[in-house]
Amino acid sequence: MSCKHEEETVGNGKMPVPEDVQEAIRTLIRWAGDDPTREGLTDTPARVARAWKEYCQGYEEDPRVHLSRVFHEVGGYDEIVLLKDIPFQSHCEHHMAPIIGKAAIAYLPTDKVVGISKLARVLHGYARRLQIQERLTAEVAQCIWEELHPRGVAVVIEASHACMSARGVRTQGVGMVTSRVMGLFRSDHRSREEVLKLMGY
Ligand SMILES: Nc1nc2c(ncn2[C@@H]2O[C@H](COP(=O)(O)OP(=O)(O)OP(=O)(O)O)[C@@H](O)[C@H]2O)c(=O)[nH]1
Ligand SMILES: [Zn+2]
Repeated sequence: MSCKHEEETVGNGKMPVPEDVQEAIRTLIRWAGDDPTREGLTDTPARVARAWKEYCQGYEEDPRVHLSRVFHEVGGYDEIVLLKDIPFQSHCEHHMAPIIGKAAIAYLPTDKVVGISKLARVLHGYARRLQIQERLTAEVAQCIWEELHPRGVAVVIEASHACMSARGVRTQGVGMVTSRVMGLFRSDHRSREEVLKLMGY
């Protein structure tokens, strides 16, 4: 016979959580003012720990691998490839609070393109870490630049930070916009304007 508690913690295929990690979360619950031994909270440390493993799954991967499969048969296509309104979630490294937003990722191919889903995979690979938005933006752009050797890369991220809305200054509805443009999108004004216009900026 198994009780709810056992189902949540052992033998059900869920990732085991080391005791010291659970204890750290119990300490935080105590410090927040609650009792980690009360019934509703007994499984919470393991759940929170697993949730954080999931939020931070990016540490388990090298996002560059997503760009290793390229297509050379592009029929002479050498114009902008843009993926926009890609929703993502991250966590800020200052408060470990959610960063929720969308990204637009564009590149100007040379002789090869990647499957479009791969650009979103690269974004998530860097987003699922403790981040600041500026670094996230730069890392996504740099990854595409180094792996695809395109003529240009542009990444624009617009996101809201729960550390600003749910705590601290408690200001809702603020969007932070960051961009990183490289290659032709940086050196050529018309290319830059074209890509930003396609992105809706
Ligand atoms: N530049 C940047 N700042 C961020 C990001 N995420 C959170 N922050 C800010 O990081 C700053 C940390 O400032 P601190 O003064 O050390 O922390 P704090 O006392 O909690 O600051 P408040 O949020 O103003 O209460 C805050 O201003 C946050 O708004 C991000 O992605 N980029
Ligand atoms: Zn924060």
